[in-house]
Amino acid sequence: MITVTNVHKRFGSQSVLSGMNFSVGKGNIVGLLGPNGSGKTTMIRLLNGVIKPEQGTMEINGFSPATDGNVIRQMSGIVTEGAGLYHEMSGTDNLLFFSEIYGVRKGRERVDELLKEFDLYDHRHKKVGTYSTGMKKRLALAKALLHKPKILFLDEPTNGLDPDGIRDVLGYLARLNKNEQTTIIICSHVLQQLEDICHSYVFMEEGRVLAAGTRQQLDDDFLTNVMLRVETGLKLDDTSYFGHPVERIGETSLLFTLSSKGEISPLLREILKETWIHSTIIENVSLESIYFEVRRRNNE
Ligand SMILES: Nc1ncnc2c1ncn2[C@@H]1O[C@H](COP(=O)(O)OP(=O)(O)OP(=O)(O)O)[C@@H](O)[C@H]1O
Repeated sequence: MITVTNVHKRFGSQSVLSGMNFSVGKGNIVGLLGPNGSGKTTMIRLLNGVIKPEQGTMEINGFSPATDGNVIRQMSGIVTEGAGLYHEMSGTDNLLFFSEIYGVRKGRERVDELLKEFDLYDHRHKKVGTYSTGMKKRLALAKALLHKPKILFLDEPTNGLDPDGIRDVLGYLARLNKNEQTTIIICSHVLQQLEDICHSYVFMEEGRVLAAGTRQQLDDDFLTNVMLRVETGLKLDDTSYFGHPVERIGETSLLFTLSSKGEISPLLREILKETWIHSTIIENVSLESIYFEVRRRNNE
């Protein structure tokens, strides 16, 4: 549904994207992840047709952002850092104003619906300049959703939010994706937040894709060692057990190094022949640990 092929973008003499390739399936939530300055915002702006690439092609539902920007913007919503809200106007007036620009039918109904959905209805008459960061973020999301877009581009949607605010926004996005099958591309450099909601990930660095795939694919490709902590009564008299390196990290706590998840069950069965197991946990399965492994290999 969205494909990006060999896209290059430069600003003046600075090359910002140098051969971006990735695709996003319809109805998926994709995390575009990378350090500051890696080109995430630039990629979003290219996809939204606001700027054009020097080289490469992009396709969204059969349209090209470079030539059919207006069509793309009708089918998509975008939330960027600035959000483009009018601080001197109330929440309601901001949304009414944009609903007219977007030609939203039954604009007032839609505005009220979104204000309620984003918990802003009680504050609808206050000037946006007096809103908290969280309220502004939620209003920016509401604005992007006025015309019920099929695709949503979000640039750091949780920046500046407290834990409750982050949970609310991510929860809303997950519901939106589930109920409306909205395709969502989220740029972020906060990996932990995206673990639960993305179907797949694109890891970027310096304007290139270092790795991309679903969590399962990334685990298979980059999780070479599984660090398994086991709470057990097992006595050790060696630095390996059942062929796996192991180290004692507590009175009843052992840390096994396995080469794949497939080795977990046989190991646990072996231990259970001898003694009890109370719990097991894979220590290095966070998205962050995969990200660091991707970057480590790239720098090798
Ligand atoms: N309009 C522009 N003119 C000149 N340089 C730009 C422009 N937009 C972006 N850049 C440069 O392109 C590089 C990538 O910026 P971009 O905002 O795409 O990165 P990012 O991954 O979104 O970073 P961040 O996580 O900090 O938002 C940066 O070095 C930035 O200074």
